[in-house]
Amino acid sequence: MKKSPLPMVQNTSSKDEKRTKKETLVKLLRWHFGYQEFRGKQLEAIEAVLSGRDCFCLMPTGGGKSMCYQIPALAKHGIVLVVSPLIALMENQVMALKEKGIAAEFLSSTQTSNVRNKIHEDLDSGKPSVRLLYVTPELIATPGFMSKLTKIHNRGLLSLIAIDEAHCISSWGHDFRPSYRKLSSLRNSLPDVPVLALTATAAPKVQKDVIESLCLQDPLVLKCSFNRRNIYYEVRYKDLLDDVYIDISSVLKSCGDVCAIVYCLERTTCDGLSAHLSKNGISSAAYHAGLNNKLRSSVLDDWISSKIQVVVATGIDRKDVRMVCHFNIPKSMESFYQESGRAGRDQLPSRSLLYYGVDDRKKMEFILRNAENKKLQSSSSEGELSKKSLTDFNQMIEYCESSGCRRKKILESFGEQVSATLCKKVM
Ligand SMILES: Nc1ncnc2c1ncn2[C@@H]1O[C@H](COP(=O)(O)OP(=O)(O)OP(=O)(O)O)[C@@H](O)[C@H]1O
Repeated sequence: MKKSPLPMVQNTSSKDEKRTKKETLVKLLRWHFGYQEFRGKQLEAIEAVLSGRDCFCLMPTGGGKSMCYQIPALAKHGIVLVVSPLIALMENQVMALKEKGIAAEFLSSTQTSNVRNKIHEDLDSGKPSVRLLYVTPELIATPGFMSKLTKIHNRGLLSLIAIDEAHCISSWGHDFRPSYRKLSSLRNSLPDVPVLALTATAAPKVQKDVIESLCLQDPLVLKCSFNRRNIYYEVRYKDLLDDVYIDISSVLKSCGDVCAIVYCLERTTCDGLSAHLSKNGISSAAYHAGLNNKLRSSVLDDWISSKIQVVVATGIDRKDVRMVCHFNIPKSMESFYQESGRAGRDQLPSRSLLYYGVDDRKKMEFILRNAENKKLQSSSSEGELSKKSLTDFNQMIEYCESSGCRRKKILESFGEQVSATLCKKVM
């Protein structure tokens, strides 16, 4: 259903006008998305970019980062360009926006040339109808697309550049993507378009690196608490269990017919564990890069449509995941936080369960040391990075081995001050 447009926001400064501006933004939120109020720092981020200021926004997984650029796209004339690292993420968001009657498109190599041509025609038309355009960092790096963006900008039609998953730009981030480094060209070619960088990665080094790499100018830095209140964190010790397979099966059964992800270090473990769960009457499937495309997408479809309860995976996402289980220890708190954070993105009570065992610990140490030795031979900066990997892993071991509140451990590892009252059980 197409909705009629609501009033656009003007650049203003007096108090009354500021109130009106806030009211207009809340109206847009209610009208298009059906939510009553902005969450956390959403409004501050939106107001900053609408006033033309750069903004660096750190919000936990499921915090509502996308709203920070979706509302500006509805509040101002022109196009919001969203840079996103994964085609699947872009597809999902564009589909959800289109269902709400919001003109959004993505450009990727997976589209037919017919679809791509139509989007390009719209962009070249001088009066584009698209409000949110999602692209990959690789596309930004092509000279043809950059000159297209410059033309759009010269017509006064580029209102904001949003860099989603901005930690991908930083070699200190857990998910580094070299093509993200090239995004600095955006600031050079389009110096006066505000840039909004968004991430759920809280490490201070990443923050500094992102701000410098994107050449953000006097950005408003917004940082929300990384506490995921609705997730209960637990560690079980593999070496103290009679049979870890029986344990994980009974945990999953006791949760009822809910949606869950189990992360494993290796594909073979995914396959073996999934077979074991299925044998125990839990509908599950393995999902990893070793499967052919057809099988992968049919597993994903079955899981999204709840035909399968559990995916045993190396990387996957859905909003109503009730339980994330790590069958092997992750390599860092950062990875653990990101993956366990896939639970409860709908804010409902959820659970993170990590199985920790000395053999897994040794295996991961071996992998990281091997990587360190290789990188030490190549260059000194890479050597520094791999030393960081071992330090990060030690933090993860501490999380598993220490007693006390796990939530507190997670937040403190991101430099957050935590009061003792925070440590409450949710399930
Ligand atoms: N103000 C709000 N009120 C209620 N729900 C909201 C609000 N803003 C966003 N949401 C909802 O919260 C959920 C998470 O939002 P979103 O996907 O943008 O999170 P995110 O920060 O990008 O998370 P992730 O890092 O995990 O991708 C979505 O279902 C979104 O519609």
